[in-house]
Amino acid sequence: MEILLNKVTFTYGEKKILDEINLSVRKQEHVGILGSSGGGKSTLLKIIAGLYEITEGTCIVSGCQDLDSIRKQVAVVMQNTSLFPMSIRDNITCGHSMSEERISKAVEAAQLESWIDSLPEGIDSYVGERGGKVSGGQAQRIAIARAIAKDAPIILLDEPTSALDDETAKAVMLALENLTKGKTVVHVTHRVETLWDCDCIYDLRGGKLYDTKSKSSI
Ligand SMILES: Nc1ncnc2c1ncn2[C@@H]1O[C@H](COP(=O)(O)OP(=O)(O)OP(=O)(O)O)[C@@H](O)[C@H]1O
Repeated sequence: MEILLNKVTFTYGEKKILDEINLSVRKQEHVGILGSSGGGKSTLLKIIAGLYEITEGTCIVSGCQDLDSIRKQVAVVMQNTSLFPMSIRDNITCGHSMSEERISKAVEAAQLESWIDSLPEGIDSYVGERGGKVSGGQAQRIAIARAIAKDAPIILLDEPTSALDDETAKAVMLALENLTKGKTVVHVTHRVETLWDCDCIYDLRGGKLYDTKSKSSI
């Protein structure tokens, strides 16, 4: 199993958000997790991303249990990406040294090429404070390019298109398809229609995770 959660419980202070969650995800499997707002979807994703220490249970990601090692195995695309006040290039590489070829491939797969080519300073253009000089769709595609360039085996998605209009969401979906191909994916959302390419879908309710068996049963 690439991701294995065994009786994972998580509390913020006194408030129990996740209650003995079990989840197994095989290599290259695409898993969707549906849930209403405030149900703990983002919290669950952050645990799998190695961002939170769990209260009880075990979380094993690519055979690792320590948070630093887990973080190396995953790439995350969230709902609202906050970009660093740096160039597009630095936002993609996050300061890691990478070949030009690797960066160009990520730019192309994230559907950013024609926009970047139209900028006077190209990939070295500054994105502004908190990404203020780029649109929401461009910011999401930069985040996707960052995830592609990282080339982690596990991709974690948290409503990556929900803040975008339909037209922009379509372009971002193409970029997401390129990102997730051949990878292990966990995608959390409250919209079942965004989980069309998942092998299976779970339902997160009242801190518990339920197997929905098939997409048609939702
Ligand atoms: N850092 C935090 N400290 C305390 N409580 C938090 C924190 N982050 C989230 N919560 C609470 O935990 C619960 C679950 O939040 P979470 O963001 O995981 O839900 P979600 O299902 O992703 O919601 P949404 O779809 O609205 O993003 C909510 O009640 C939220 O208010």
